[in-house]
Amino acid sequence: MDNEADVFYRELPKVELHAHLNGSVSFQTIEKLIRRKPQLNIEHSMTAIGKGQRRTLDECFQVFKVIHQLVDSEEDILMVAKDVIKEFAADGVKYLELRSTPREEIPTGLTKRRYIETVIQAIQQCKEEGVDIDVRFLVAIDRRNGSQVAMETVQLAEEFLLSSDGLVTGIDLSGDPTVGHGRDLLSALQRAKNSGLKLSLHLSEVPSQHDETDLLLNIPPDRIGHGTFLHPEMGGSQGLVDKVVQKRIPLELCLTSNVKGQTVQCYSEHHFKYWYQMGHPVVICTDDKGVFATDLSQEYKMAATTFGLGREAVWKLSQQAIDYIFAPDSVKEQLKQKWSDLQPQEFK
Ligand SMILES: CC(C)=CCNc1ncnc2c1ncn2[C@@H]1O[C@H](COP(=O)(O)O)[C@@H](O)[C@H]1O
Ligand SMILES: [Zn+2]
Repeated sequence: MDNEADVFYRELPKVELHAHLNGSVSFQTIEKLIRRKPQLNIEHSMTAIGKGQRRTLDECFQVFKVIHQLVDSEEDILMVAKDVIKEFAADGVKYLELRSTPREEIPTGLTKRRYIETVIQAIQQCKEEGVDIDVRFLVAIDRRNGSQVAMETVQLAEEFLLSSDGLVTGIDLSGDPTVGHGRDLLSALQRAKNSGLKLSLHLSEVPSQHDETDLLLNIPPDRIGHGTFLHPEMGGSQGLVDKVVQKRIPLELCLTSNVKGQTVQCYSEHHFKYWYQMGHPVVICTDDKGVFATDLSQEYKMAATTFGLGREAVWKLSQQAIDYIFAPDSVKEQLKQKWSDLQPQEFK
């Protein structure tokens, strides 16, 4: 049975800005995929990390490989994207930016272009079905694939920026942070920025990325994913923090992901506290709600209980996220109106 607190967090209108499509696949959808592909012998325990469990970063990235085997055709992507969008909507998310790495799968005839088109189709179908959520798409660059693929991905994203009726808004840089170096991706990212694509970059997700982060902050990105090791106490530096603060670059923070992936010791030591206390823009996000067995309501509740935020502060946190979305100002205005209509009298 849901208690009153859970209802508050679910009904709280929310903005989700950091969600990887294939990391967001729910238990129910994984079951459907396993039934479609019994020959793969994949069990559910291979695709999600349950309560209290932790994995090394490397083990977490193995999980994505398993999910990619299950999601390898247009049909799969359409189903997965529609299910994920509807699940976010059911969790009270009113605006969602989904990100995903376009993949070619020769056995099923999937191309990178069709991959993007299929995600767009899923967004459009949800809209036609009246699902109460505004969804946009960020095309992801997997850092492991190097400079040429990064450049091709940006070119593809540029085409869709012009042809997708505002649905493709930007680029995400993600993938195993221990592989590759941002200097090889700099020109692709700079080109994306110059073409009007917004940039959300995973930065300082692990220690030892100081110089890469310093370099990529010069672009500058429009938002930062994680930023776990930016500040000096975490092996970053005051110089990095100053750059982020001066440019006022919002941070997308994913508490459960960081704890289960073991880049953060425990919830109370999460860097949410550092940036929130500074008054720097932060947005609570899920990262991979399927893999980490969470949802955005739980993430808000966890942040609130761990750091002692009252309901008014939680409301403000979800409302402020509207300012950091990649969609145009007209969409921000619509969302602000929606929040204002839903706002409890006592917070007005
Ligand atoms: C391992 C761990 C703690 C994960 C959370 N942190 C992450 N850091 C970097 N890239 C990620 C993370 N989670 C998901 N991704 C990216 O998203 C992909 C899965 O979604 P998609 O296929 O792009 O639709 C992964 O293959 C990876 O490239
Ligand atoms: Zn991420």
